[in-house]
Amino acid sequence: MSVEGRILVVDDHVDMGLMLREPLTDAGYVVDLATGGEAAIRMARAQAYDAVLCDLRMEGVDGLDVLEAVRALDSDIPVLMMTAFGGVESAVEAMKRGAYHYFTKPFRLDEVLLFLERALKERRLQVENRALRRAAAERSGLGALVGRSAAMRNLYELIDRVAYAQAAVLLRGPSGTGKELVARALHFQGPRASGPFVAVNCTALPHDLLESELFGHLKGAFTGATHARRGLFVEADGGTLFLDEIGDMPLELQARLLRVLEDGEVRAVGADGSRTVDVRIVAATHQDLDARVREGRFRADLFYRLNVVTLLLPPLAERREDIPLLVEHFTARARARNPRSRMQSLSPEAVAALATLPWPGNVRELENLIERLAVMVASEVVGLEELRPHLPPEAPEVQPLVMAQHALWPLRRLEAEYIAWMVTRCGGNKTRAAEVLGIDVSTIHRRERERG
Ligand SMILES: Nc1ncnc2c1ncn2[C@@H]1O[C@H](COP(=O)(O)OP(=O)(O)OP(=O)(O)O)[C@@H](O)[C@H]1O
Repeated sequence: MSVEGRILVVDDHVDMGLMLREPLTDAGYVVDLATGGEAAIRMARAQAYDAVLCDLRMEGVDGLDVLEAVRALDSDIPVLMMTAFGGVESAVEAMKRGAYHYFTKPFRLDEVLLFLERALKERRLQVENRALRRAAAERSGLGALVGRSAAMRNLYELIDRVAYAQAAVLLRGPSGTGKELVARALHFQGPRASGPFVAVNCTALPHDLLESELFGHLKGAFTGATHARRGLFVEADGGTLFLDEIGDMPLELQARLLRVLEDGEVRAVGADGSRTVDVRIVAATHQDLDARVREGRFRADLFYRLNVVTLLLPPLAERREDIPLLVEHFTARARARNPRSRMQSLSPEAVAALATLPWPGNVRELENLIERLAVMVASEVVGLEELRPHLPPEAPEVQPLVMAQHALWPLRRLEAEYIAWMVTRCGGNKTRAAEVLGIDVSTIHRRERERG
């Protein structure tokens, strides 16, 4: 009996793929065919596969390239190679680079089925293991990401896929969207969970200090270096180094970072020799790194190296449906931190009002607001009237009438009404209304159509 799974079969000869498809489908697998390595990599990026069966020798992007790309996405995906007679050397190379098994052509189908089934069973165990680790990480309060919107669910799935890979990860998204939390989740859900998680903000230190902070220095390496320092790369050995605001890293340090990523070796300031470290890099930025590359302020080679796996964190205004859940989460947290607070919850009207604000500071801004309410408000249930004085000054005025009368409307309807009200308030100028609300003008058009 076979284990169910979705398999990607890669061969630049269509007939070979077709020949494999039937028996694999009969055995209960869902099979996708890719003709050539390039198509395979594109498909693996777009769709999660449970296993990949790949020809080794292909024109252009070959089997080893596919292996590398798939393992960069998720190092647990078993990749089984097929090689022509005489291609054993490259098959051995593939095994060294993490292939699960190789078959020499002509191979027996029952052999392929047997190994595939075994690989998938092992993968299923690994997936279960990850789920256990995630549950443990959440219990310990680490990586506790809140949100059930489609955007967040997509993010969780990507975190799951990427946590086990070795490749560097780039987190992109505006300030306060949870990039550090995601970096922690990647660490604590992956195989490095028992190793160190070290975070550094690249803007927090002047250039030379950042250099010795990251790479370490010998005693006397420069004036004032009265003690040797190991540096954060060495401290993060066996774990993850989170480089926040990587866009602001000085060019000279970017070159050094690239070298560490390429050969896994760091050299302390003032040292002759280097030492090997095993560190996974997770970098984050709220800036447009492509633009910084164009301006010559960020190295293109480092960008490509970091950009292999990129996770995009959506602004809070694009996942407003998570706001009620976040309010609940932060209320519980604020209460725990402020035991004397009387606040128990926010009224539905207050939550509905929060769900319509633009939130330029994203989740952090919402979290700070709830914390402020916990300290300042004296009642158990915070209503609209108590909320209003604490809203950020740039926030558009909340229209209490609409909110109070229609608090039982679905959030989407409420949002549409609020948008319509804001458009009127901006004299019919939708671009301006979109700006004030912190949303795209196309969202206004969409909501208008929905509202009819
Ligand atoms: N999805 C989420 N669930 C729960 N808390 C969140 C979530 N996203 C962000 N937070 C909280 O919001 C605050 C800001 O998050 P974090 O520091 O991870 O953001 P960031 O994107 O790294 O910001 P910056 O770019 O300014 O460094 C943190 O206190 C974090 O706990």
